[in-house]
Amino acid sequence: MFAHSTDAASGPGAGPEGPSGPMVSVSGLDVTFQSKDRTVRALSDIDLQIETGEFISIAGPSGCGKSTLLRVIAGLTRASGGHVSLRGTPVQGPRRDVGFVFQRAALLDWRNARDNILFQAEMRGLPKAWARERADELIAMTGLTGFEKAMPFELSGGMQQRVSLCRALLHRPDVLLMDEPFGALDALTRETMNVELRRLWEATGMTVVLVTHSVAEAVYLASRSVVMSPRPGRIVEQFTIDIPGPREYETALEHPDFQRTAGRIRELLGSTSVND
Ligand SMILES: Nc1ncnc2c1ncn2[C@@H]1O[C@H](COP(=O)(O)OP(=O)(O)OP(=O)(O)O)[C@@H](O)[C@H]1O
Repeated sequence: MFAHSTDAASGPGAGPEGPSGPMVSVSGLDVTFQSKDRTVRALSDIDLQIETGEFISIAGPSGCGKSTLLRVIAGLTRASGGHVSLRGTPVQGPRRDVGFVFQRAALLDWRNARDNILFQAEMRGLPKAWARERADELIAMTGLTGFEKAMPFELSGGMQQRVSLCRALLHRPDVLLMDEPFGALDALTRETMNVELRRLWEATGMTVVLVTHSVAEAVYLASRSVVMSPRPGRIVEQFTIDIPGPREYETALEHPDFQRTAGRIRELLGSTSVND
């Protein structure tokens, strides 16, 4: 289980105090993919301001551009129009100040859990001693203690995602971007991971943007939930989720705000492509 730790968002790699503006600013964003025989307009006129410490969930029909939005924020996909900035600086290429967790953990088969986490430090040329200390801190926070030397094939799907989360957080990114991170897990493990991620966020106050197909996950985890239209994706509605923390899973799901918001999101999505 993810342990509480108040210093996880601070320390040697953390940025200065906090930006004066939003942590992430997206305005008038358009993304069109052009290939030889096809033009796909993925995103249209997206405006989204994300403050430091917010937990934003993004829900929307399949193919509406959710992953594209995350990739543009990370600088992995170029905007066709509009502006995106992170901590006040324009995103013009891959950003080092984000952490990314994908649906598949994508661990290196030949490295144990700890060495997979440390791979992030090697890629970035971070000081070895600092990285080892940080990795151990994250291993403890995510309940991986005792599994440091386990190889990926020896880890359950949930544990592999914990390793992937540790790897994404190693360099103390300003923003954690998560693209359907629990989509491949069974329902029970997914619920456990939800509870643990929520605790981690409550303890650290990190800024998170999570793409999910699960309405329950979108509402339980987030402080604000963004709903997108079918492609080209636009933001159709946003919900501030006022269920107070710490959120116990069952209590939160029965909370009138949860039920109201989840019901409205389901209505907006109006689609069987949403898991729950
Ligand atoms: N690199 C690319 N080149 C061409 N088209 C792309 C590229 N990346 C995404 N697309 C197209 O852009 C649209 C949006 O894709 P994206 O993966 O962002 O949607 P999504 O909402 O994350 O989908 P899903 O929920 O199914 O994962 C899709 O039609 C997809 O085919």
